[in-house]
Amino acid sequence: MTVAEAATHADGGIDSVLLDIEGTTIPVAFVHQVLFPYARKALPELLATRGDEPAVRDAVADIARLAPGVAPLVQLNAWMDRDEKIGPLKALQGLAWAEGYRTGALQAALYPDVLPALRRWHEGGLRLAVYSSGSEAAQRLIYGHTTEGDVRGLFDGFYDLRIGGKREADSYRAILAEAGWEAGRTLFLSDIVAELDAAVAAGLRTCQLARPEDGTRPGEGHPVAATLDEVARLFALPGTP
Ligand SMILES: CSCCC(=O)C(=O)COP(=O)(O)O
Ligand SMILES: [Mg+2]
Repeated sequence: MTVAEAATHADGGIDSVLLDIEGTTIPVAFVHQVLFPYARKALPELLATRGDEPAVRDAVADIARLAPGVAPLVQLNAWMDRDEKIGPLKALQGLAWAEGYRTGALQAALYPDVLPALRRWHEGGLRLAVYSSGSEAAQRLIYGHTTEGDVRGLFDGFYDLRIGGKREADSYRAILAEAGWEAGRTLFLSDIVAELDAAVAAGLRTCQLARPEDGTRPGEGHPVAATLDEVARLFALPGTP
C-alpha cells in the first residue's frame, strides 16, 4: 500500500500503539553488535556465580526441561547462534544486560525519530505498550537507560514471550485482553512481516517499519514506513509533523 492509499484508508480511530523493539525503535545493529555479544560474554560467569538466585535457577530448570541432558551453557550458545526467541535465554540475557546498564557499559541509542514521536503520541493521548521477544525486565532496562534518560513512563505495558510468541495471533489477543484495548483501534508496529500477519489475524491494524539503515526490506500486505513520523502521517496519529 502506498502512503497516499494508506492515508485515504486511515480513519483516525487508532487509540493505542503496540511497539516491537529490535528494528522498530532500536537499531538491529545495536541488538546484534552490542547487546547480544555482551550477554554471550557474560553468561558463563553469570551461570557459574549466580545459580542460587531464583531467576537463574528457574531459567536453568527451563533449559533442562527444553533440552534434557544438555549443559545449560552449551544449549544457550546453540540458541544464541540461531537467534532463537526462547524464554530462558531471554531471561538470562536480561540479567546479564542489567549489570551492563548498571555500570554504564550499556546505554540504549534509539533511532532518532523514536522518542520525539512517542512523546507526541503520549501527550496526544495515545496509549503505548511494548511487545518484544526480549524479557520484560530487558525491555524496562532499555527504556530506563536511553541516551535521553529513563523514558519508561511513556508506556502503559511491557509484554514479552510469557504472553506467547510474536508470530502467533493468540499472543495479540492475550495482550488486548490484558491491556483492555480494542483490536480495531490498536496499531502494531514491527519490522517483521510474520509478526504483522499474526497481529492482523487478531484484528489489529499494522504498519511495517522498513528502515534503510538496517536494510529491512518492505514486505507484502502491510503499510510500510521508514520512521515513526511516517507512521504518524499514514495513520493520522496525534501530533503528526
Ligand atoms: C528487549 S531488547 C532485546 C531484544 C531481544 O532480545 C530480541 O531478541 C529482539 O526481539 P524483538 O522482538 O524486539 O525483535
Ligand atoms: Mg523486530
